[in-house]
Amino acid sequence: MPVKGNQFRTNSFKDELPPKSAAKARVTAAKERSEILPKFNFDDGRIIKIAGLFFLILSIYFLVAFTSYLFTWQEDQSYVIDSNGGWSNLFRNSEELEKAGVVNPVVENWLGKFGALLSHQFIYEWFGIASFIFIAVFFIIGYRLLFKIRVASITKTLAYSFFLLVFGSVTLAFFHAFTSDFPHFLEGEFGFWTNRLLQAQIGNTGIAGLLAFAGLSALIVAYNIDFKLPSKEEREEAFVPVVPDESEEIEIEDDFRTQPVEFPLNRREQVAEPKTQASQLKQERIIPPVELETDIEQEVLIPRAPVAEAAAASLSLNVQRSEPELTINKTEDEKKADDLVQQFGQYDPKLDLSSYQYPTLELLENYGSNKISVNTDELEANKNKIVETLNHYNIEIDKIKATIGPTVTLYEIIPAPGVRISKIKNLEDDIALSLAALGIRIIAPMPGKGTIGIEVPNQHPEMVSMRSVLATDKFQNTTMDLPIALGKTISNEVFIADLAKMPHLLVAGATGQGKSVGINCILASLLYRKHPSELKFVLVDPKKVELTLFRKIERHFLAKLPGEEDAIITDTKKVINTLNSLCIEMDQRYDLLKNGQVRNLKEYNSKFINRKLNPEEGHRFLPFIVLVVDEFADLMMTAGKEVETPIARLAQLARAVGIHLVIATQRPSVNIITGTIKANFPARLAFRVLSKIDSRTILDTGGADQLIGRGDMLFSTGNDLIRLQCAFVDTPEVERISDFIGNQRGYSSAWMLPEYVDENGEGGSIKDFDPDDRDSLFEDAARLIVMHQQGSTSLIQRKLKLGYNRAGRLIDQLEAAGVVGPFEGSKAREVLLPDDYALEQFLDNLNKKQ
Ligand SMILES: Nc1ncnc2c1ncn2[C@@H]1O[C@H](COP(=O)(O)OP(=O)(O)OP(=O)(O)O)[C@@H](O)[C@H]1O
Repeated sequence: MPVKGNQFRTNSFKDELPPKSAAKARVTAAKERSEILPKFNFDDGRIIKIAGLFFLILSIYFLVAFTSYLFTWQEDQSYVIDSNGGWSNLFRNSEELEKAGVVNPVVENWLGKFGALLSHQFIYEWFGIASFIFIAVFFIIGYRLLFKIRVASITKTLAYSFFLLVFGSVTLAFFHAFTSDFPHFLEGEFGFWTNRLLQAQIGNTGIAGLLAFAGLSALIVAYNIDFKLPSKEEREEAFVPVVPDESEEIEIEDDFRTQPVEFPLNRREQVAEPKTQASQLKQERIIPPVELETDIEQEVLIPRAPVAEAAAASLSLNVQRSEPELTINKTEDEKKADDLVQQFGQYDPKLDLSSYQYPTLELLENYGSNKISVNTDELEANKNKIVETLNHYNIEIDKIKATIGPTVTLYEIIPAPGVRISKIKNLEDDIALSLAALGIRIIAPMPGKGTIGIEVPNQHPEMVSMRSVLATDKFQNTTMDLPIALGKTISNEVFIADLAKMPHLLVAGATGQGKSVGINCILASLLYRKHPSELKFVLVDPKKVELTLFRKIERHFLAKLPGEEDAIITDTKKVINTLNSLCIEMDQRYDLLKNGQVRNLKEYNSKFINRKLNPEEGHRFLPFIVLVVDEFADLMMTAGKEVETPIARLAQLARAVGIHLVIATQRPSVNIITGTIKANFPARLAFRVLSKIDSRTILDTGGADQLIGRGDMLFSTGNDLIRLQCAFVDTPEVERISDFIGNQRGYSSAWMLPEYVDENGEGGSIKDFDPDDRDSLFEDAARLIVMHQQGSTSLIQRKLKLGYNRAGRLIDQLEAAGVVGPFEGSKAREVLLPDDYALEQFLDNLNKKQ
């Protein structure tokens, strides 16, 4: 068998190698040579500085040459024109020049012959006086390279300059053509001939139109003049600011995830600027040693239609191949359901409010500049301080890199081999001291990364506006059941969580740290994504001021107890009734799920939509219910066990039936967040708390005490702990959203929770019947109910055209009088009188008693 591959495994020239001593001598000679030669390390940015200097001097040179050209062009004309030699004149002596026809061999330009030729080339032969733009371009580039100060974005400068060059020279040519027929230094030959060409093709009017169009378009591009109709949804791109900052700052546009910046440690190098996807290329040229992570996660959205088409295509393919057909036998009920669906279409829960408009993004404000600005000096200084502090304690670092977030920057350290992690963790306070900053958090080790994280607050934290978060595709296209946009992560990524999956959320934070704003964010996110038929809120607000803003959406999104005036519950007694009523709703829902032979709310609703569940058997479309309790501590103090028991029951059982809890508290002490409650709330959101103990109570670990407030928070889902900057939504914005929804047509009343009869007799229904105190419609209601043999409040409401409260009072009176039986949950009450005759006798007796 022939031998494959490289057969020269052994070194057949081994013997011919020079002896070791000769090799040694060569190495020493090379060393000596390299010591004589100066050492150039081109990686450290010296070349860039030289390039910067070159551009700056070039801009000054051009400025002098061009300015002088404006005064001396006539004198130098004969020297520079092509017919007399042009550039070749530079190398001719005066005799040759005279021979060539040059009248004035000594040029007047302040920069001599070269200056005259250069200006003539740029100004006369090319772009006219628009060529002055080159000076600005060279200056901006040079200044940026030499001083590392960003005057303007380089790409934007190049693009705008190119436009101005062409536009300026053609515009000048256009106007100049009315007075002169020859090329002139005002427009240059480029402008002159372009204008001529256009004149021949589209005439003067055409050119005027074209120039007006180009000019206005440029203004739109530069200043983003908004011509959008108000109803159109604004895309996030519109928020990207056009005017760059004047300061030396790193800018990260809002819709990009920030990439970590790596700091080289061994050499003295400039701090690399952090990169966004967009500016990556541009910056690589300027600062070569930066290493980038390239794992930019991009969500790939697969539209549903193509999937369906693909499925259909594969189906038709199957048919073509004439494979044996699979028929599924359907039960009687399923066939009936299919017939119903064919006849009436699927049940549409949204039909009652089919014209409902979801809130628009215009209702929200755009805070901040939507870009993160971190000073390079700040980055460099923090890095140096971290490295110095660690070095001081003899901790060697291999690498350090930074990821810039809206409020904090994460410095990730890779310690040198052999360094104990606990050693760094113990230096938390020392590092905080050396950086002279609050809110430093050390994560040692970073889960799944093999690094140690140090989070340092930015000097100028960036506000994350709710609008910028809700406008993202990630939120707009989410398929989550109850998406809540919480804010942005440390890498500037929008963070959205699904409340339906959590399934309950515990929120804690000391006063003034952003808890209420956080709750408003949660509520607003849900309002932006859900139809009133799909979601109901039960709002409990013992403080009486926080959630009142949502009062206006009562007939759309709120649920309340029958007979209650206010949908937002502020009274502790009523809270207990409401929680118990929610427990009844939960039990009823479980019964419905059992009867419908499904395991969760989603399956149940989909079965109901497909008309497989009969409403006459008590089945109904079940909206999600989100219970929000602001200031849970207050409730626990006043009601204790009475509140804890139903909350714990709901937390344990309610997830499958679509009831989710969001509970907020200022004081996360153990007697408020008890073990039972805690065990059932795996998702926790912690704003800044006052002590490590509080942080442990809420998160089971420290960290929340080291946050910086103003919406800085930690989100824990059991195993992960993520630092987020909460989005900001202000009270007027919430008011606008509520107004927008509240001003639309809604249901006739809030969504009714099941009646709860307090066994202690308080707050329950009327048990003693007083015939004198009957409602004037009592007899009509009784006749109606006996005629239909159906004891339901909604029947009275509908037929007698009454509000819920009065209808509810009537049914209570009918129950007390013995016309209908007691409340039976989702089923109608039993009617105790069989027919009209019996009823008339009953009413006669009643009237006689009076
Ligand atoms: N996400 C945020 N971004 C920026 N600033 C915020 C943010 N959240 C809150 N703030 C600032 O903090 C202030 C207090 O917030 P908030 O009213 O939500 O605190 P709180 O924790 O609810 O206090 P309390 O418990 O006393 O009601 C706000 O007025 C706002 O100025």
